[in-house]
Amino acid sequence: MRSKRNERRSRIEAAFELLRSRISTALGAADRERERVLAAHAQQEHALRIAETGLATAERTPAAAGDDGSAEFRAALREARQQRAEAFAEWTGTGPAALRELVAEAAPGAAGLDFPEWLGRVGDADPAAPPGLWRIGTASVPDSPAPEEFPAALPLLDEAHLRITTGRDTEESAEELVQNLLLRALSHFPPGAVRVHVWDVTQLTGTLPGLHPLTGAGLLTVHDPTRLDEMLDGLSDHIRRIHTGSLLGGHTSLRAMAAETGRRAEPWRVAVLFGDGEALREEQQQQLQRIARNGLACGIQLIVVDLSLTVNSAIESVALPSDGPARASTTGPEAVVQLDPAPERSRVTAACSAIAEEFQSRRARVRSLDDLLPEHFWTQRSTSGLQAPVGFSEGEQVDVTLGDASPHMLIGGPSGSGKTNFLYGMLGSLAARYAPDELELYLLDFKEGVSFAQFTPGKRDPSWLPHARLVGVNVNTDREFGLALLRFLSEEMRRRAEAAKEHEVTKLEELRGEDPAGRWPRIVAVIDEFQYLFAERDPVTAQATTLLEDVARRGRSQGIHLVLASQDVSGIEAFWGKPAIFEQFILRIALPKARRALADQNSAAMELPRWHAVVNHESGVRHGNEIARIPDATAKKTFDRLQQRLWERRDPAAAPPILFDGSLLPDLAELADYAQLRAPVATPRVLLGRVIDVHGAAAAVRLARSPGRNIAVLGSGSEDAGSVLGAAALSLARQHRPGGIEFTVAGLVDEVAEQVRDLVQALRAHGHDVERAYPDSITGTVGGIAAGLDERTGADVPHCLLLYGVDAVHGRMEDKDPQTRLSGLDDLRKVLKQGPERGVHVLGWWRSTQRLKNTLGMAPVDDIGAWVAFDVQGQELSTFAAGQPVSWSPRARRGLFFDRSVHSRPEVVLPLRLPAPEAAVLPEPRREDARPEVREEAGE
Ligand SMILES: Nc1ncnc2c1ncn2[C@@H]1O[C@H](COP(=O)(O)OP(=O)(O)OP(=O)(O)O)[C@@H](O)[C@H]1O
Repeated sequence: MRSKRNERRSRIEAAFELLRSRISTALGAADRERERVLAAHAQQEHALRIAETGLATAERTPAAAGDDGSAEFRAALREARQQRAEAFAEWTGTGPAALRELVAEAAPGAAGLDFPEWLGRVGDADPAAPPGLWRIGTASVPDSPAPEEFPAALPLLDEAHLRITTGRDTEESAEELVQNLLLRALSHFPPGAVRVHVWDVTQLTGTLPGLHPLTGAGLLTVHDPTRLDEMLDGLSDHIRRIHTGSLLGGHTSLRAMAAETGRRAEPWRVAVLFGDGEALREEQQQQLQRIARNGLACGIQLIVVDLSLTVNSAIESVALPSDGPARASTTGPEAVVQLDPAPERSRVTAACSAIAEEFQSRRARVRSLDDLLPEHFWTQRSTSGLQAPVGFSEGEQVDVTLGDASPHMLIGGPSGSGKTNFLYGMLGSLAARYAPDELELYLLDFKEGVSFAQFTPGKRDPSWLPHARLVGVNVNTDREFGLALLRFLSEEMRRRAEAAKEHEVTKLEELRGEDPAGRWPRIVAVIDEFQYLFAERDPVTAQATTLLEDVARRGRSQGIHLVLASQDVSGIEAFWGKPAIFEQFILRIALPKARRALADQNSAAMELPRWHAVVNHESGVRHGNEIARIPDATAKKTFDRLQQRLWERRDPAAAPPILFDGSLLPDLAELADYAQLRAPVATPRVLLGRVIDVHGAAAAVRLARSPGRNIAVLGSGSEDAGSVLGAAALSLARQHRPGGIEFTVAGLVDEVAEQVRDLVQALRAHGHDVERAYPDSITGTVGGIAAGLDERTGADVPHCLLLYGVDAVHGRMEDKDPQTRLSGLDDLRKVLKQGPERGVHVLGWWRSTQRLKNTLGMAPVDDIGAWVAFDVQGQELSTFAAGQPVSWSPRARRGLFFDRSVHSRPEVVLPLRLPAPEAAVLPEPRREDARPEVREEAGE
């Protein structure tokens, strides 16, 4: 029993013991925990102090961070060091070195190197690729484990504005910082690329004194402290002008545009405003904010000192407090910045003088065409428009822009004022910048003379302008050529619009984006003395007006730009009456004394000195005027040299431009349509002349075996008639193998003897049988052919009857055969009527319409399916043109051509020069040269 009790007791005691020991353990732990917490707290307090003081300071002067000699302080310091080491581990290893490398790369030359390395030298860096950073000094992070120095730099020009704030005694540092940055920018680029405006609320002069040598050259403008408005207005004007004139279509900033085009179109304008910490007037502040918002895209850079500037656009800042080190937004609050010291004043002045002198000497130099040319040719893309300098203002290039905002150009200037010269300079400047795949030129000059012939290959100079696709000279009497060009442009617009539609876009610019592999050059069509187009009250003028309106209105979006020039006020006035057209000509060029090329109230052209022009991208209103000195581009050899360089760069497979010279007759042998004829063919094409179009196409008739396929030439002159009949016969000869066609050639008037002899010789040289007929044998010959018609099966060899001067034998042919009671004329009528479907065709010359009617007698005029008429008035021809009225005043060496099977209206043709008989046989076209589909006759 007792033992049982003892056992319980010892169990209880043990339990109590356990309990006590547990309690004591627990209590001890709590004590220790309390102590630990107290120690940790002390360490945290220390850590907080150390953090507040800065680790670097705490290390240097521990007392300042509350060092009480305790273990806790030491631990806190240790932990802070460790954390710092961890935090900076990556930075310490690579940070400063990487930054040095970055700045070296992003701030090359004067943007980043030390002053002695560049100060005093004039810059030559390309403004199209400005530096990303500009150095201001040296930075370090004092709190880093082993503080190392690295360059401090800021993004500026185009990238960000700069705000500097000063303390009580740091204004001077601010001015040095500004001066250093300006020196870097001014010295980096060629003089003129950076313009500086300074406004200082506290003083009129004396700010940035080292830069003052720039003032005389206009590179530095110091604004009156009381006239901030003027400076702000000036900057706002620049922004507006750059938006309307310089920024091409899709581009929203000069920087982006320069990146695409390879050329900076405008200088940077750096506006430095020194304030005094006081707020500006409300309107001024708002205008400043607006400039800050929109300026960077237009090359306008603000540097404000002690002024507030709060906008969403990029702003960097540098703080220069009086009681501590400088800090910059780019390097952050942890880094302190040691600003670069200013170079010696004398060196600053000398450097600025050098820049100013170089700028002035460049500006004063008489500029040549070469000064308009870029360093590298053919680097610009025409996606959003065309832009090229045409002259100089104060040494700066003045550009013209053909794009969405200013699609077409009107040039006015009296004779001798330099219009042709202006066009040469502009075309040269464009052609040097844009490759022929980016720009095509169509050039038409209504003036007498050969001004654009330079662009085509000549006897002495085989070079040509690779961009030129078509050149028309001496076209003053061939207004139809103007129509042909406009029609071609209109057709091209339609083609482009359709291609755009297929890609589900509407504009050329978008089409080029959707179809990057396609060839979609911009087209510039120049028409010099365009008023000729509207010279008469006739259908040509009416059509020209309609077409011009169409091209002017829709060309904008399809990359087709018109450049119209006129010396004649009336030409331009004719235009004023057509506002729908005129309004599209937003870009105006006025040469000295040009009247009405600008807006009514704008008389700037009247005061222009010689060889200058007003360039105006705002429909000629006064505030859009830019006055440019135009270099001489027509002096001997000037353009030749440029053309030679461009020509050498051309694609070897490129063809020269088509030349239409109204003073010359084209050669049959040089006509592409003739060279491409081949034998045998089912239905031959008979070439009669050349139509007035932009392809240099032949006027041709298909000689099918069907009724009416006879051809008449009408007119009094044998030369033109002989040309048409000869070209017809030679083209038939080329389309038949020897023996595949029979010719009968009848010279019925004396004056054609030579032509007939040459033709017969040429036809025989082709290997064809030629029978000849004479005035005394013609009746028999025609009678024989008429009689033979009945036997023809339709599969026989075709027979071509060439009659030179049918009417001369009219009398003889009227004689009737006593037996048959039929005359030679009756036989001829039968041949005309029944021949064609049996392969017998008459190609004849009559000396007037009446004489042709006499031959036909009661036979229908339909038997003459096609005709060419020279020196015949329009009204006489309407019978042969399906009865419709024909408006035509005959002119020398031009015929009117009508083929009733394809034409709705007659068209103008030029007779051709025939080859000498020994040269009449051309080689067969190579298969690959032949066009797959023979062009249809040019008809309407
Ligand atoms: N910017 C210039 N600098 C020097 N000479 C020039 C300049 N522009 C034109 N000239 C010269 O002036 C003359 C007339 O120029 P241009 O032929 O261009 O005038 P235009 O207005 O086309 O005259 P027109 O209509 O009578 O042909 C030419 O001999 C030309 O070399």
